[in-house]
Amino acid sequence: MNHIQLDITKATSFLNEGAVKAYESKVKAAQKSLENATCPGNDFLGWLHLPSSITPAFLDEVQTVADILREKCEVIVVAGIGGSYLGARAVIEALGNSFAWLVNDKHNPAIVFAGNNIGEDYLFELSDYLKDKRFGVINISKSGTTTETALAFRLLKKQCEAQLGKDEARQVIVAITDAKRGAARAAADKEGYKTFVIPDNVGGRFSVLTPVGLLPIACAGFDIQALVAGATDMEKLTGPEVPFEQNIAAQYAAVRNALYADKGKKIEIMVNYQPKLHFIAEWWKQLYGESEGKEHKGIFPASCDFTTDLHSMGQWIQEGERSIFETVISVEKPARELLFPNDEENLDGLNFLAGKRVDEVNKMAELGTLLAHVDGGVPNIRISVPELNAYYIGQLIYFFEIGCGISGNLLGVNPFNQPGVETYKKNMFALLDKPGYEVESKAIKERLK
Ligand SMILES: O=P(O)(O)OC[C@H]1O[C@](O)(CO)[C@@H](O)[C@@H]1O
Repeated sequence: MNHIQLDITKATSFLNEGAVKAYESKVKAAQKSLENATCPGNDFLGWLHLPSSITPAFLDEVQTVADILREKCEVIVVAGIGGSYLGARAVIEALGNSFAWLVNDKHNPAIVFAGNNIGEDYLFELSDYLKDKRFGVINISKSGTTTETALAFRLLKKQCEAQLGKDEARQVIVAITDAKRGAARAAADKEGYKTFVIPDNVGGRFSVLTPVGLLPIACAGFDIQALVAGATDMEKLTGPEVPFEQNIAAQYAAVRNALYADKGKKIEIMVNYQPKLHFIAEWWKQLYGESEGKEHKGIFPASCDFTTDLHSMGQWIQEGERSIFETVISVEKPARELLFPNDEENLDGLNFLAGKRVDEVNKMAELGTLLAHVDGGVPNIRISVPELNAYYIGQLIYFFEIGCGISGNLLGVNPFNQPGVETYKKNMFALLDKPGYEVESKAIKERLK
């Protein structure tokens, strides 16, 4: 089977000899603790063998619901935040036309996102856009209580009911949430919405291969079977029985931990050369940031879109503090072909590029940047993806998930909780006088006097 490749040679050159190999036994132990569910956070390991456990019947069920929404709606609003948002958006943008919302091909509904911010203008403008549209809503929240999502959903539900009537609205609202708990579950049961369950043992940031990601991706018209097939193949390619040297997820986890622990490389910049991959990096940032950033430890996950950001962040990367390394996602073959034309006048002096594919220029920019940044002291990890299709994106997703599970264990944290994100919520609820927060409200207001 053809698969994504990992090249760490431009990172190991910054490490002492044998530094990656030195992680072999620790990586094996980490993998064993994941397999045997003896690691910290072992009640959140449902993602580990999720791809291979997805049945064709389940994918059919998701596809059937997607087809109903696709038929009834010209716009589908996906409401969710964090892990209940980023995976779907990452895959949809990676696979879609960069101008999908302008092209409006009439075959596929426009997919728009909400519930991932509290911008009043954003929500007003969304509501305004939806005024004359046949729209449906996929409300995604594992806890069912996340403020950003709940707030957006209340607005969307009311608008949908006002435009369609309660009965019709019920046909185009789907909830993806916990089996029993939370306000989203209560509302879905009361209103009779179609629902999908987010398994208890799959945390939000590992949930893209549950209906959380699969339903919006199917609604957008992409092949969820191929996505899951790619993830399933990567599950095999990165299993605990695969030798350390051949296991790309084990190598990735080991090399990033070696760079962090041995060489003080505290920031990993996820780089792409295809704007479509912007949200893959956003998804990856949550995956690694929420998993590893705790106990005052963890690599800070950052991202750049190249060549765009070479003209803004390039200076810092080339010559700023040497605390960074780069992980580049390189797509071998673009889906489309565009040749650079000859121009008789050659006023722009670009005839030396005539007849070349645009991608050839991009690849030389990539190679030139790799050499420049390595010369400048930036270790480089390269992930090469044969093509941007659902199958390879599925591989990439599982590669990063298992890499994260291993890496968090190597770091010595529980990669599957996120206690730190509660602090801002508590303050916000106290400031908003949420019932049940009376003591916190009093205390925070005292502080602000
Ligand atoms: O699906 P939920 O429960 O709305 O949570 C959304 C996101 O919020 C967080 O819980 C952080 O607050 C993330 O871990 C999660 O992905």
